[in-house]
Amino acid sequence: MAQRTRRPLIGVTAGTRTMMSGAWAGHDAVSVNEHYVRALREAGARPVIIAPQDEWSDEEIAELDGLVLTGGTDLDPAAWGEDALVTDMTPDPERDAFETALYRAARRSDVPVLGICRGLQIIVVAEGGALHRHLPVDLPGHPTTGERPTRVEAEVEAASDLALALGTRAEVTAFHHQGVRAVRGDLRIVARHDSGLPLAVEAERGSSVLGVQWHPEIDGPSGAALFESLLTAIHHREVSAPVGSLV
Ligand SMILES: NCCCC(=O)O
Repeated sequence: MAQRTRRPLIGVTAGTRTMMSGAWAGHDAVSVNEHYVRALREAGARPVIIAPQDEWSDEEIAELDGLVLTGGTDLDPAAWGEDALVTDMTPDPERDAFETALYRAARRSDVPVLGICRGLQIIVVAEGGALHRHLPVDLPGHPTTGERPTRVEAEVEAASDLALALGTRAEVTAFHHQGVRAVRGDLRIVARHDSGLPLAVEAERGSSVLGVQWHPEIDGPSGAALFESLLTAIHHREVSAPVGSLV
């Protein structure tokens, strides 16, 4: 079999941030935390940033080898039929719609997906699930409040791809106050916190989908293992695809 001559091309979703100072104060910037880019590069991938203001066709998304849905602002609760709360971070409906569409297109083309924090939540809601809007009220035993990064223990399902990368127990860095309440579609919960909150999901069928409620891009070796597992999923997809079926 021919060896790959280029790094896998991985789409990385960006958000929009209003610049607060300087000559362009008040203008919006496309924004993505550099940790994602560095983590993917270190895993051997070629990250390409996808801006919410852009439009990618299904054919263009199918050209990606993988997709990372990054962390960021809260999802608008209207997406699962609830009202907004005063505790919500500033919503970004354009980004919600853009990432949901990207995720669905990636699934249609069997492009492996890694969802991180907000990215996990996009996956869950895109599949018809629902979120807790504010964990300090909905699940007071859960330690993350969204105010600062917090170390939490994740209990990982032994029979999961996540356990192959992390083992069955991992300490991870989380930073969220929305959280998974109900999972639908072909997702299954593969990690939880002691509070009962789901911390990771995988897809049961089709291409690789992993969503984690924490931030592997700042979690050192255990985080690097998750980006490497995305590369492994990409490799498996390539070697199992009929010749000529991948773009
Ligand atoms: N919605 C807040 C979660 C934080 C994050 O995704 O980085």
